[in-house]
Amino acid sequence: MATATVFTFSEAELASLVRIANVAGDGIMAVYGKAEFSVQNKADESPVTEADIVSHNLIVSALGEAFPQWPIMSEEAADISWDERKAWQTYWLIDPLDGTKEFIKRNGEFTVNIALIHQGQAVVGVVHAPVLETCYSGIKGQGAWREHAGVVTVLDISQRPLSPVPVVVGSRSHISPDVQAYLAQIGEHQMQSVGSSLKFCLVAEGKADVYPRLGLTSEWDTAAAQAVLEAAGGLVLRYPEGDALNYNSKENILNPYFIAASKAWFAKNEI
Ligand SMILES: Nc1ncnc2c1ncn2[C@@H]1O[C@H](COP(=O)(O)O)[C@@H](OP(=O)(O)O)[C@H]1O
Ligand SMILES: [Mg+2]
Repeated sequence: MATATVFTFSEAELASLVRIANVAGDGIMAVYGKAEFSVQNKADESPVTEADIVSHNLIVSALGEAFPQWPIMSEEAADISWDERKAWQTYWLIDPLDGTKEFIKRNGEFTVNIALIHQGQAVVGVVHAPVLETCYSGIKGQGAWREHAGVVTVLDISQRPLSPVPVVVGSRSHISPDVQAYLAQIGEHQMQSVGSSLKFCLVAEGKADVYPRLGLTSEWDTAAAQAVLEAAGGLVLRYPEGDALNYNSKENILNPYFIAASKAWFAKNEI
């Protein structure tokens, strides 16, 4: 078992990460703007477009220059043996284009996700939505920010009360029967369907109270946005266990079910 060490990441380093996410976003937008782009199905039947690959290549090359000390795992280069990966203390975990189905539908609800994992925790994250011209970023224990049209807002939901009628965010493309059952349990609520990791960011902004993901995701789908939400004062807990969602603790990269929400949500609702 590794000894826990204090991990520091500066705001200047975060600014450099935000720039990398913006460069990847520009690469994605160049493909988005074309009349047609190529779409292929991966082995698991999930789609991948040329924009996923463009974004992956831009991020990997820029991270390798700016932060050569840490290895990288990306959705588009995930074939790394567990023997090698389990020894990683600190590494980049990226989803170059989360919400590929939304990208193909051209509804703008897709994101570039870059997370730094340290000893199994998502400690730094950037989630950039190029069409929305919005970038969320956070360093756990230091703060979270949202940048839109050059205006930076601090995100802090640590004291935020629940909405009078809870606002729930869920996937636009993957709503499971287990989520339906959870919604039936919580009673009156407003449901908003949104693609990609933007759901965590809406909770981090205080625009939603809870994101129950009782369905499949992979570790790269959640890491960056979990870091942003937790840096903003929210929590991401495994369902139904109630402990923190963590990373790199097993060979399989699928996440367990989880609930992402404000602290006020967990104070009022048992997991
Ligand atoms: N059956 C499944 N197994 C693993 N991951 C799944 C899945 N169904 C959806 N996902 C993940 O959910 C992500 C989309 O999230 P949402 O449904 O909230 O928009 C997808 O990311 P990609 O678009 O990067 O492939 C994909 O990784
Ligand atoms: Mg994804």
